[in-house]
Formats: sequence, structure tokens, C-alpha cells
Amino acid sequence: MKVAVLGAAGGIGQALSLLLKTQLPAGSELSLYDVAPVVPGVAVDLSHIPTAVKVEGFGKDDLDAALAGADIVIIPAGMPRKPGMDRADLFNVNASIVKTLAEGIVKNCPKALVGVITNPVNGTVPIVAEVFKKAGTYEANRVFGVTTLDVIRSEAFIAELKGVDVASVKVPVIGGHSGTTILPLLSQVEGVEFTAEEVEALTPRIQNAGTEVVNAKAGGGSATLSMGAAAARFTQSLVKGLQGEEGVIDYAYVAVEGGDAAYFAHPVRLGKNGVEEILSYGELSAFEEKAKNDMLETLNKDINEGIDFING
Ligand SMILES: NC(=O)C1=CN([C@@H]2O[C@H](COP(=O)(O)OP(=O)(O)OC[C@H]3O[C@@H](n4cnc5c(N)ncnc54)[C@H](O)[C@@H]3O)[C@@H](O)[C@H]2O)C=CC1
Ligand SMILES: O=C([O-])CC(=O)C(=O)O
Repeated sequence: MKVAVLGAAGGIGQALSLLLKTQLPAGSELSLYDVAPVVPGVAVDLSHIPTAVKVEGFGKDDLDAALAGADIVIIPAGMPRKPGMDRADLFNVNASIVKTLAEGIVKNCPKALVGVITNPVNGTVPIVAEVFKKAGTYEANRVFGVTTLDVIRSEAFIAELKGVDVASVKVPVIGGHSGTTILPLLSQVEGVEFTAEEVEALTPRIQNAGTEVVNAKAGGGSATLSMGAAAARFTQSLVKGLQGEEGVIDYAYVAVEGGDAAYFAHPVRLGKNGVEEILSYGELSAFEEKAKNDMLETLNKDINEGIDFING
């Protein structure tokens, strides 16, 4: 199993790479790519951890070698937010980074499963898909926006609020990955009940949790450690699916035929080809149904911005 991390020297990239070095199956290869000159050092540093995962670092001009034969590519390359910015404000800088990296994937590992972390996820995932479509290598089941951070935050906040074991909390989160497009389905959380006031307070807390971190870091970036943990968890789901494990279900922002929008975070069943099945997110409460309908204009605008960046 070869896993490539693009943007591996950054805040998320380093946290994720550390977790993958310690968690990937024995015999895996971990390929670290970044334009920052520190990346070979990150690889040397990680290589001193005694696990059976081989780590190699690749600098700016070595994207082809970093990607050659990769089974999974995770992309946290690009600029993070500062206080006062929306994720959409990152589009101009990050769109071209993601486009370049997607072109590298077309050339070197067109069958890889690709997880996009770079913001704004609502628009960067369509960029990857459009690059693949242009090259004739697109398979919708292989491209994912990583929304796991919304899921793990929901788990953490609910366990804290309700005083329950966090390991027992499961929260579906659908939609996109910015502000009101993030929709936790609190009505479906088993074993806990929420009052209407709690739903009205907790939903925006989850939607604005990224901004909570951005403000707390006071100009020093956005979530990196929790995102590293989230990305490692999602990567493990992809790995389990590729290894043929049955019943691997996770949440991700994926292309959906005839869905609420062209891309929408759903529960998905993962397997050897990535998404084996897009699962229904089930019944929504009246509050959730309204929140879903209200988000669609923003989500569609974000999606079209990504599509137009490649085709416009
Ligand atoms: N999907 C999600 O839930 C989340 C997404 N993010 C996003 O992830 C991205 C990365 O965030 P951080 O790691 O905090 O930023 P960072 O600035 O710490 O790291 C970004 C890395 O990307 C590298 N990079 C820039 N251009 C590149 C290129 N063309 N090829 C390869 N590497 C390149 C930089 O050299 C740097 O090492 C941001 O866009 C951020 O908004 C952050 C948190 C959560
Ligand atoms: O808020 C940001 O800019 C980073 C992010 O996507 C998150 O933490 O959910």
C-alpha cells in the first residue's frame, strides 16, 4: 500500500504523516511531498520511528516520483485561513495548487483514491474531478472531500455536553465543509436526546468550529492537529476498503447523481474501488430539512466556482 501526502510539511501534513507512520499496515510506503524545502527532513525525522512503514520525502520538483504507483493520495497542500477570512477567500490561491497536484495524479497514479483536505473543500473537490474528466481518467468513486473533522468535532462536543463516553457517540454530518453547508444530523444520534434549544446552539457551534480554532490561533493558522487526526481516521477507512474489509462506512463529500447537489457529504460504503455505495442519510427533522434546503444556494455556488475554474 502506497500512501502519498501532498503538502506533507505543513501543519496538517506533519500531524497526518506522523499518525500514518504509526498506523498504516506493515509494509506500507508513505510518500511525503511538499514545495517547502524542509520536507526531506520531515521524512528523515519520521523514519526514525520504529514501525514497518517506509517513509520517503520528495521536494518541489519530484511530484512524479512522489506519486508514482500511489494507491491513496491525501491533499492538505495550500493556504490556511487567518481571522476574518472565510474558507471561500482561500479559493484564488488554493485552486491552482490543487489543479497542479490533480494533474500530477492523472500522470502518475490515475487509479488512486484521492482525499482532498485543501479549502475551500466545496470547490476544490470539483476542481480535482474536472481535471480528471478533462484527462479522461475520472471515476467519481475515487474522489473524496475529507469532512471527517466535522464528524469528530460533533462527537467531541456531544460527549462533552451530554457527559457520555465519546467512543459511543456516532454523528452523521452531511452537506459540504463551510459554515451553514455543514449539517450535523443531531436527530439521528443514538442514545442521547437534545432539546430544541440545544439543537439551535450545537448546530452552529459545529458549523463554526473551524473559525473557533482560527480565532484561538490568532493568525497562526487553522486546525492542524484535530485535522491530522481526522485525516488519519479517514485514510484508515480508505485503507480498510482497499484491503477488502467488509462493512466499512464513513462520511465524505462525494459526487452524487440526482442528489441534493452535484457534490454532497453522505455516508458511503468503501471498498476496493473507493465508494462502493452512496448510502442514504435517512430521515431529517424539520430543523435539519430547512437547514439543508437553506444551504443549497451557497453550496451550489461553491461547486460551480470549482467547475468554472477548470472549464470557464
Ligand atoms: N478539510 C478540512 O476539514 C480542513 C482543511 N484545512 C485546509 O488544509 C490546508 C492546509 O492547512 P495547514 O496544513 O494548516 O497549512 P500549512 O500552511 O501549515 O501547510 C500547507 C502546506 O502546503 C504546502 N504547499 C503549498 N503549495 C504546495 C504545492 N503546490 N504542492 C505541495 N505542497 C504545497 C506548503 O509548503 C505547506 O507546507 C488549508 O487550505 C486549510 O484551509 C484545514 C483544516 C481542516
Ligand atoms: O476553518 C478552517 O479554515 C479550517 C477548516 O476547514 C476547519 O477547521 O474546519
